[in-house]
Amino acid sequence: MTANPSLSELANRVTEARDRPVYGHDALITCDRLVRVFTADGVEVQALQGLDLLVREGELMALVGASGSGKSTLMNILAGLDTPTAGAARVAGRDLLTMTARDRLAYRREVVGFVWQQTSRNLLPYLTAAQNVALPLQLAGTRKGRRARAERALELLELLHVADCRDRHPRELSGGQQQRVAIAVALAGGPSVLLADEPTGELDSQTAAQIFEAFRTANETLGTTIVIVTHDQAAAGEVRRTVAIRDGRTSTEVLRRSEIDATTGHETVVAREYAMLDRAGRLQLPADYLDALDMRERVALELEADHIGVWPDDTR
Ligand SMILES: Nc1ncnc2c1ncn2[C@@H]1O[C@H](COP(=O)(O)OP(=O)(O)OP(=O)(O)O)[C@@H](O)[C@H]1O
Repeated sequence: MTANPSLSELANRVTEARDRPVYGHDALITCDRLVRVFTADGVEVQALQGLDLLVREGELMALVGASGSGKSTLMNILAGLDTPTAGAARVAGRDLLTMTARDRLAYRREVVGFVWQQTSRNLLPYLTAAQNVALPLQLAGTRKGRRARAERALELLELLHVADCRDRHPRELSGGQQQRVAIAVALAGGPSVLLADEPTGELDSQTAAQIFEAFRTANETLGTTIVIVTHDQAAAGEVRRTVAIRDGRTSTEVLRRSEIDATTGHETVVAREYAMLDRAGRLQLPADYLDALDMRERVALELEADHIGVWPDDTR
């Protein structure tokens, strides 16, 4: 790039910028500088402070973050239960800011499914497991006939290994069984996206691993895109991509991929942490890195051929 570009260079840049695909054009979920401000007792809380997030179709990913970092706020917006103060949010081509009340209702029925932490919020206590799964099918009206709905409900319960629970009421099921039935309920309407907010919060670690297995099965068999909020670091390790939220913004992400040793044939999962670079070029450096080098207020940058060096301020 030259310091004093000519007129034709400037014109070229404008053309390039115009032809560049818009942010998130190929993503199923796009959050673009998402802001949510709450006002409680005259005090403003900025729960989301310009959050950027892209989730591709068919992904199974986790969101992690400290208490109060904005995870539930984001999930409620993606679920169509809350609206952002500013920014843009699109899911499966629907604009979550401009939807009418009617579109919002259709969105919640057809595009997203949810699994919440409290099992009581997921299942109706007076219906059996099979009836709970058949209900969204009945409401959506896509499967005509009680028998077709009952068959689909049973298929989903079988997929999640809880077919034996079909005639039991939620109170007769263990916490893990309840959550697997809840996943079947959330999948019943054939949503593009399944959102789960702390689905393993009330379960022991072994049962939590089974629930993650159920999410993986749903993702691989039905191709549903799944976003899971979790506090559980071990559970977060069960997915290929974990995005961390800090102070209402996405800060880092861990990507895991399998590597197969050419000689032994053993498969190992290699995890690498990346910092998120927002659209303005802003980077959040991990707090422990900053502490280790006592970096505050400003840093020196150096552009090298294949990396950028970040150095402590040498003028202090
Ligand atoms: N309805 C509300 N009114 C006022 N403040 C709110 C409201 N909902 C959330 N907040 C505030 O917004 C911030 C983010 O909350 P949020 O529930 O999204 O965090 P979280 O990361 O899900 O936390 P946790 O892991 O504890 O559930 C917090 O400071 C919270 O107090």
